This record gives sequence, structure tokens and C-alpha cells, in this order.
Amino acid sequence: MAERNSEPSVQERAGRPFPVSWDQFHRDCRALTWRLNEVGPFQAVIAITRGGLVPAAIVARELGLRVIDTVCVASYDHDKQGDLKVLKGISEQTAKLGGGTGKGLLIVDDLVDTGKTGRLVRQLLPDAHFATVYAKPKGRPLVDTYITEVSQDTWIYFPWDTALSFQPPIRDGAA
Ligand SMILES: O=P(O)(O)OC[C@H]1O[C@H](OP(=O)(O)OP(=O)(O)O)[C@H](O)[C@@H]1O
Ligand SMILES: O=c1[nH]c(=O)c2nc[nH]c2[nH]1
Ligand SMILES: [Mg+2]
Repeated sequence: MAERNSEPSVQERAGRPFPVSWDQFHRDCRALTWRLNEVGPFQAVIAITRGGLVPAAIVARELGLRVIDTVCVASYDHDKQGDLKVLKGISEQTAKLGGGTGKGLLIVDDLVDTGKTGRLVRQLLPDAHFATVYAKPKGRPLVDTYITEVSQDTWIYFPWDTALSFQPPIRDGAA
């Protein structure tokens, strides 16, 4: 849509790049699990797709959990935020584990930004524990446990969305 293309994207508004390597992400997920280990036990992990799948796998491994479900949502088309769509909810079996309200369930996502996604999932499972690896200020109040806060004008580049590339020297104007 031409109208949408003329507006600055969320990423363009978020001026500061924050690239995260696989190593860093793994370390941050392990740090998150240390905190979650104090809060549990949990019956199951629910990943908010797609970004939550990677931290959910790491957290589930560290907590010894083997029941993993998904809430499939879509809101950003790359870096443009559109209407939030729930493409799939949790299974009946997982819902039963959480007594219908999500008690004892652990929801995992890679980050909260505006909090739109988190708010929706919290409405579906109000008693679940919601954990993210990164949090921006607008979304932070929705999260029960997170590891690193970044400013609202930061754009996080996850390792599954990026590849190594040449960077000009800082002296020549690199960010
Ligand atoms: O707090 P919000 O402003 O809602 O933004 C956070 C959400 O945005 C990203 O997902 P996205 O919708 O881009 O889908 P993806 O996980 O499939 O990349 C991210 O993984 C979070 O789920
Ligand atoms: O890769 C991403 N980085 C971000 O900072 C972000 N915020 C919302 N959605 C996002 N996706
Ligand atoms: Mg996501």
C-alpha cells in the first residue's frame, strides 16, 4: 500500500540498532532461565511464534520441560506493524493443564516492544507467567520476567533475521 510505504517504519523510528549474535542470545536465554527457575515450576511452555520459538526451545531444555505449545500471531510485516491476528491458539490439552486461565504455564517471546502482542496473549491466558528475553519500556509492564531492557528507539536485530556483512569503519560514519 502506497500510503503505508510513505510512513516511516517502526524500524526507521527506532534509530539505534542493537544486533544480537547467536552466542549472546543463548547466554541471555540461559540468564532468563536462571530467573524462571526461581519462579516455577511450570507445566508447559507456550511460545509466541515465530520469535518466541527460539528462546522457548532453550528455556524448555534448561527447565527440563517437554510440553511445548504455540500461540501463533502475526503483527509485523518485517518492520511495519499491522493489525494483530491470532492464527492459532493453544491446544485443548495445554489449556486443561493451565486450568483454563494459564495457571502454571510459561509464555515465552523474544521481546516486548509496544506490548500489543503481549497484551493479547495475556488476555488469552491471564494467570500464565509471561517471560521475554528483551523488553522496551512501553511493553515492559506486561512482562513478569525479562533479562535486558533496551530503549524504545532501539531496534533489536535477531540472529535468525541477519547475516554477517561488511561495516564501514566508525570514522567513516558507521553507526
Ligand atoms: O510488543 P509488540 O509491539 O507487539 O512487538 C513484539 C512482537 O513483535 C515481534 O513479532 P512479529 O509480530 O514481528 O512476528 P515474528 O515473531 O513472527 O517475527 C516479536 O517477536 C514480538 O512477538
Ligand atoms: O526484530 C525485531 N526487532 C525489534 O526490535 C522489534 N520490535 C517489534 N518487533 C521487532 N522485531
Ligand atoms: Mg513475535
